[in-house]
Amino acid sequence: MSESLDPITVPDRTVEGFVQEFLRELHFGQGVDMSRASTNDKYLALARTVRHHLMSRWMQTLRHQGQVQAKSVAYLSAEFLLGRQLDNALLAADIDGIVTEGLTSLGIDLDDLRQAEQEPGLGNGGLGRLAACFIDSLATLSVPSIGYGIRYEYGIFRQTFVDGWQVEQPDTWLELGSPWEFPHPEAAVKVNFGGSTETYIDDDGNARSRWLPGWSVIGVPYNYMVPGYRNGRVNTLRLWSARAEKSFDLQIFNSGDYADAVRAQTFAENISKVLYPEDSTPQGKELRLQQQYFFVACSLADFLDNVLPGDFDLTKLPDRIVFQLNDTHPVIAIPELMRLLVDDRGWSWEDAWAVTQQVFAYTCHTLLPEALEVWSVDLLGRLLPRHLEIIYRINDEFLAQVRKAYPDDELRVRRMSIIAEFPERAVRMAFLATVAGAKVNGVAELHSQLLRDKVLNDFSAYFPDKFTNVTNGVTPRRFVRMSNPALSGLITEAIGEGWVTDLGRLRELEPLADDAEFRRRFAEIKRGNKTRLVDLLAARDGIEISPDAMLDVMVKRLHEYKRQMLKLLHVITLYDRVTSGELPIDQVTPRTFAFGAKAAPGYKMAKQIIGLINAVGRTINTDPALERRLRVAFPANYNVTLAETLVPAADLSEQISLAGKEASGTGNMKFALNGALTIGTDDGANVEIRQLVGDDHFFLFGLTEPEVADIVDAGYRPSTYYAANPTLRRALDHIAHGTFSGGDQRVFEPVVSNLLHEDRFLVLADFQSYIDAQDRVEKAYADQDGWTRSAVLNVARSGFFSSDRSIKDYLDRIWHAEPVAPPFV
Ligand SMILES: [N-]=[N+]=N[C@]1([C@H](N)O)O[C@H](CO)[C@@H](O)[C@H](O)[C@H]1O
Repeated sequence: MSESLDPITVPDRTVEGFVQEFLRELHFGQGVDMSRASTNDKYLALARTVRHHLMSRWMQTLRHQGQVQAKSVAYLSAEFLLGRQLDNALLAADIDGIVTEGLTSLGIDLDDLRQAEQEPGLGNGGLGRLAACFIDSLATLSVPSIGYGIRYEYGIFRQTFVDGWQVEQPDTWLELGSPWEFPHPEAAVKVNFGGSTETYIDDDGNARSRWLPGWSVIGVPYNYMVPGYRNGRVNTLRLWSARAEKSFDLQIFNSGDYADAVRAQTFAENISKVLYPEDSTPQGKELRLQQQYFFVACSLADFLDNVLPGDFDLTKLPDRIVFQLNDTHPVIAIPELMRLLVDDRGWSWEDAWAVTQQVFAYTCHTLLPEALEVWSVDLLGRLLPRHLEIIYRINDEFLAQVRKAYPDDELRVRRMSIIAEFPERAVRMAFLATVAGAKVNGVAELHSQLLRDKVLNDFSAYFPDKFTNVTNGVTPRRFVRMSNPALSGLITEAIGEGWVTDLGRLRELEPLADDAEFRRRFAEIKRGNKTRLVDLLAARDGIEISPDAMLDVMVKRLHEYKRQMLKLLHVITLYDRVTSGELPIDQVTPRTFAFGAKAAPGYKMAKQIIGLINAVGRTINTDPALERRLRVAFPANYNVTLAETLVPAADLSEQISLAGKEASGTGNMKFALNGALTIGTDDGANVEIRQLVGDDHFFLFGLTEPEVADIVDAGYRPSTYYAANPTLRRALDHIAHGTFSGGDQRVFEPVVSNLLHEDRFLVLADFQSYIDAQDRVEKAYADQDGWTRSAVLNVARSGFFSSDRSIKDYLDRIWHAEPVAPPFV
């Protein structure tokens, strides 16, 4: 059927039009009428109605893309931490006004329906959320692009606290329906695993190798709309779900072995069953490698077979696509493309390698050696024998070149080999990505420098032009416009609404920092956001805090390098100062310490620290001597949705990782953009935040990365800091002596002894500098108007941290692709 016969209708953008559409969806979509509709029925009907307003743009974007065949970006990521979709769709479609009015006319509160949406927690933390911000910016900048990932049946676990201890519950996000996805079983892809390889002579007499797979599964794509901000473009996010080729074996069933009849299905489904809940601590499990290869194989096959026109000349692939590898998780795509070109399409190795080297780019997100994935050759050889062969050949040819460049330097050759020999023979995925990728980037200036100087220094010496930096960013649509409507209103009133897609324009707010009335309204909005948080925490978690206290926030995954323990030692020090009588309670600045943090279920120390934070919180929150001036709030299950209320309410943003450990951080950017001041080390993107907002508006403390390196090289002995600093000693002794555990000295002993005897992330070494910085915070906060002025300047000077700017940097430095004007506006 020709396109002209398939006119794409755009729904009527009026209140009446919306109400009609909504009721139609309720009746014909949900099969209920208003009198019997549940909140979930109404939410699902609303979601589908809102989809209609984006559908025509989506289809025209796809058509247009098919016509222009412009160079595109495929963002390969094992994680996409999308957050709730409803409000983002309302914002992008610019219909939040008519929807609110329409629902009100039906006696429905939009906020009730908002709460019905389950957040798709398809990611662990920063890396997953960055991917979500990036696809939002790609669409808003009108860049032809597609996100490829995994549709986990269960996302990041739901965190609950039992007696203060983390207990994980499965994330049943699909349970009540998933209105934002479109399954396309007809575009399913078969993915092979296992088996062996064999060599043979092809028709031209060349010796070739081919894969004889052992088993296979089917990948079913689920498409999600990725709407640009009111620009007519809707890109696609394609998430793959695994199922068995033969989901049910009737013969086996008829033989009475019912369980066996569905064994294949259960086995296959496991591949996309659940997200691995580790952030920066990969476990190297076989199922994880199956997941990585599964979505990569589906995505490459989909792009080459379904997205590209049938007659596309693949030697021109570099002009048509760049596959951005989000960390090492999708790096198996490199040997997969070689296999598709050499084995399936009969190309020569040289021609295939020439193309492969141009179409991949790799983003590294960490500095922790243990976070750089390696796969044992045993496991790879068993699961993907042909890919291992291809990796061996890539490595052999690479090392031959290295030997040419550095004759008689076998140590360097061994250091640079993609195959590690120790502690076991394993493939270093970051090295494979660096050898094959056209570009390698870090995610903040300091991080990229440390990649060049330390983590990948041999490679930056060998490939000097390959290394670059793209500092992370966050989407201003979700993290300012949507989650902080009051501040957005004030900004738009002051400088117009262009900032939503051109965040650098926040600079125009700078003069208003000196405008008392503007400051008054800014402070009023911050207090309003605090009140919103107070109400949410009371309803959601039964936590009581005051909107009049300073809100000091530390929300991020629980990891020792992020140093939640340093924050806790400050809380305990304040507690000790008051309870010891050193500091009269009425001289204490009312402060709420808000924490949000999930620990990987297998990360014992992280779970201990969560237990300790809750124990300290319980003691402080129930101690009458503190007169509720100090409060600890640790709502469970920190996620994107909670962040959307927490971040706009914050006064102080805790970014206190050990210098040289946090690649970038992105929470730090969200807080600065919402008018919180940062207390932080010179680590990751903190350095660039401080440089832009100014030293007067940032509380810097702690050792720098070079100082850390010197102390560690010289041999760090944490106990000497304990011995030398009575304040530190008192704080640690409180934990050791059971102040927060009813006198039980064993329960948190591992935390204390780790700090005293190992303290890998120099908590004790940075303690005093941190406490001094916190005293500066207290003094600064006493001058509320001065604080507000700094907060305004933080907002005005943080426009750089838009993910739109990051994407422009990727386009200029790595992708060499252009935005394409949307098909229609
Ligand atoms: N994996 N990983 N890496 C991280 C985060 N943990 O997800 O990626 C984030 C996104 O690049 C960074 O901001 C953060 O510093 C880094 O630790």
